[in-house]
Amino acid sequence: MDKAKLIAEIKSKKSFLCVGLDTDMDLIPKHLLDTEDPIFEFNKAIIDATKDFCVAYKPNIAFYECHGPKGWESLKKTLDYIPKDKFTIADAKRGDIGNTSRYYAKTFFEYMDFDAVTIAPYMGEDSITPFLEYKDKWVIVLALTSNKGALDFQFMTDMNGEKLYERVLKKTAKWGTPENLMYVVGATRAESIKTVRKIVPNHFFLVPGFGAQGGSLIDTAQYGWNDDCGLLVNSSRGILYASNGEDFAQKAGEKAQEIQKQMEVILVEKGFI
Ligand SMILES: O=c1ccn([C@@H]2O[C@H](COP(=O)(O)O)[C@@H](O)[C@H]2O)c(=O)[nH]1
Repeated sequence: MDKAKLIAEIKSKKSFLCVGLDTDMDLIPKHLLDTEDPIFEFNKAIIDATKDFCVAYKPNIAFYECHGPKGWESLKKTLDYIPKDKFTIADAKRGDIGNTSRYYAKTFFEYMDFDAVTIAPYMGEDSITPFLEYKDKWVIVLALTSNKGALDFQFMTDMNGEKLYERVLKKTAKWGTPENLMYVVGATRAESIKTVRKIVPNHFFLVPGFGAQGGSLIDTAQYGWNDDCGLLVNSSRGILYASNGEDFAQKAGEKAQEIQKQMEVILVEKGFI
């Protein structure tokens, strides 16, 4: 999906919500465990219940590959089931030497037809560029993550006072464009989103950490907004496990709608719709 289409979808759905499909066999309702493919059955119901309120879906690959070939099959069925007007993100956090990265890109952009894949930038340019060779596909670089461990490396400063995440943003922005490169910026880092937006004014951000991790939607929109909206805000557990009973899909839909309504207010206030 290209950027113009993504922006058009945000306007049409009045939402910049990404639903994270972190489908955990230990958390899904027990009655689904007797079905042939519990992960797919769960995802199907979640997608049906949330598709009117979001613009993107983000399966985290860990929750699928831990089940071996069957997990990959559930993932592929899920991807095929997601409506074609949705932006799809493989949250895989890949990146390796160039010739290996080429095969990761093949996995997520050819074998699986995802729109985007998340990449850890630690191995540098040749680990990222093979993904950028695909037309209308996106790389989403981990810039400033939402977790506690982000403090271990990402805020380290060099002798000029530049933080590592700032260096990552400046350097990687030269390898792609706002048409094929996004950044992961955690909602839990509201005070730093402003700095990130200054360094990369035109790129979209994928923002996890909202909901279960306590990040604020209002702060994210205040500091991360750009003229294209520029935000895909993810919630996984907060939506998926709103209930673990027979009504799980209905409750997930209600939660997604509640978030969409908050986003609609922001989009109207910003004059975007
Ligand atoms: O900095 C990061 C990068 C990725 N994630 C992923 O996003 C979701 C968040 O799930 P919630 O249940 O909404 O907390 C999950 O897949 C993480 O692996 C992140 O949280 N932070």
